[in-house]
Amino acid sequence: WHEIIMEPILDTLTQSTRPQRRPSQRVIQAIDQFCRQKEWAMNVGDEKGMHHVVNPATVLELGTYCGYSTVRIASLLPPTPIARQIIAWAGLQDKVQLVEEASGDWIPKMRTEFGVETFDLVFLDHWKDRYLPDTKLLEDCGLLRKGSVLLADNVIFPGTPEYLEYVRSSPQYESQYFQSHLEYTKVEDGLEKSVYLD
Ligand SMILES: O=c1[nH]cnc2c(O)c(F)c(-c3ccc(F)cc3)c(-c3ccc(F)cc3)c12
Ligand SMILES: [Mg+2]
Repeated sequence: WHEIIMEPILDTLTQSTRPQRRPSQRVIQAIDQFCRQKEWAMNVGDEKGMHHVVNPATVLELGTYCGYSTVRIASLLPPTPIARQIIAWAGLQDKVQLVEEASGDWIPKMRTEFGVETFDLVFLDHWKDRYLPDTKLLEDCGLLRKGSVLLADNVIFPGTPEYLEYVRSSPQYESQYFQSHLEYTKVEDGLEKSVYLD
């Protein structure tokens, strides 16, 4: 019954609005107009609305119905990070899980939160002083397997001496340096590829 009621709401939307690339009230206004003038539907509506909350970041909605309040609430959320928009623009949003938290906090939660067993590849390109502690954390959390590849950027410039010393001296890694240049410059830099031998 619900799907039958909701179909005309979707139809009126696709006929009267375009897909919105930015958060916009146009979809909500169109649904409210349809439900006021054509067919009542059990949306929270524009009078009760969603005016009583400000700047939520993490939201649980129980009962989505046609998505009306989902749209109202989601338009209150902080703007989508540029990285997420670029990943979506490349059509890869279904393959990427973007985590906006400190690596040291999330590596121990990878298995429970995302069901990760082990990583085949870890690309280290964040804060240089986190390369070594995060590598040890990955080892301690059992997130590396025989053959896992660590690929580290900026090992020469700005440079990660402690990390380089570790992966090059540890019997647990087979390490190789690929000399190159700092992106778009003539300054020397390179990538260190380290295979975990377990
Ligand atoms: O921080 C980074 N993470 C990952 N990759 C980086 C990278 O590939 C870089 F080329 C640089 C870089 C190096 C030289 C420079 F002049 C400007 C930026 C940085 C970097 C270093 C120090 C900062 F204060 C800010 C940015 C990074
Ligand atoms: Mg880099």
